Amino acid sequence: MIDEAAAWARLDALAKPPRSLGELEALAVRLAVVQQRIDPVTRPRALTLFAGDHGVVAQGVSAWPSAVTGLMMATILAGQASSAVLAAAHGCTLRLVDVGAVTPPPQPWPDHYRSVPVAAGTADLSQGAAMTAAQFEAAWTAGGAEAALAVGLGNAVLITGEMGIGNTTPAACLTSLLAGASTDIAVGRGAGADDAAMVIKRRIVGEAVDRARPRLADDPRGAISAVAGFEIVAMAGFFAAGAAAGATLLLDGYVATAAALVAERLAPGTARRMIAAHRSAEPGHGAALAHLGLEPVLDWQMRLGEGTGALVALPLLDSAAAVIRDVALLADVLAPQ
Ligand SMILES: Cc1cc2ncn([C@H]3O[C@H](COP(=O)(O)O)[C@@H](O)[C@H]3O)c2cc1C
Ligand SMILES: O=C(O)c1cccnc1
Repeated sequence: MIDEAAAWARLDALAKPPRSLGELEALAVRLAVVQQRIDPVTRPRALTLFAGDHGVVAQGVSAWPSAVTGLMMATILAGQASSAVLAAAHGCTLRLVDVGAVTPPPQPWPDHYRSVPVAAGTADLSQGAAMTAAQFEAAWTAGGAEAALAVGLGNAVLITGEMGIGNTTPAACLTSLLAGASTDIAVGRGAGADDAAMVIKRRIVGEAVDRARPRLADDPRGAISAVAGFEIVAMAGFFAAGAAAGATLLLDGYVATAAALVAERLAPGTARRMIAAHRSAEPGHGAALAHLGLEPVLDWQMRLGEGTGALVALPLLDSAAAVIRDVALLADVLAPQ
């Protein structure tokens, strides 16, 4: 078994002054422990993006209309979204899966697109449950199938990201419900909500979580379904299946971490296979990561989603893996035979 002590012993035996690579060594330890190997691998790697819309956008919680979800999906498929250019820059494949966009991109669809819509957006979570039990299962299953596909293709590192206007509202609900963050901490500006939208968003999140919380102990799926989104549940299913299949999960920002909270709640132990790439500028992200026992690699004030924070951290993962795997032993350098 590779525990932290074993990984540190290996790093301290390499041809360098002990701990001279600073935080890179801590990342190498995490990678070795997650993968249970002293020679961790970070290739091949895959990004699976899930897209969905949110009925609660009608209440004015986002600075953007739901139609932007579909427009960005088309931009992702054209290779011109932040996620797509960063994935290409770092040798990461990309797939986009529609689990419930209101206006999906027009056909013909490329091979790296999959259309499995659960519904044309969730119901408005401020008025009732965001989704039914059957819809929850459909989204969870779609996510799990994608993780199985990515693992089946031999990917060592899995990233999942999202596109869904309004989705920082369900993410805030889940962070409050599952990580115990107060509404004030959990609600941030997302993609640029102004002060008026923030007032609405805080009220809606507070009320929705108050309604869901009493159900959490006896009916966690029901409580989660009340306040989640299709792309978030799909990401949760992706994490659970990816972890069960032994993949390394590189965790993106606030919305992805809300999905990680769902996965850990329903499939305990999933977070043990996760490496948190960054802490988002969304104020609740730190609380969500702490609840999962994860330390972020970067704190760069990113707040985009689409898997971008994870993609930016990928070269650091490559660096950490290369060091612990390939650097010579100091003993061999000092006493060549
Ligand atoms: C052009 C554009 C591209 C994006 N890519 C990711 N998001 C991110 O912002 C949205 C969540 O923020 P909120 O809850 O405030 O709507 C999601 O679509 C998320 O993926 C984007 C947002 C926009 C506007
Ligand atoms: O951190 C995130 O995942 C995030 C932040 C703002 C908007 N969308 C996503």
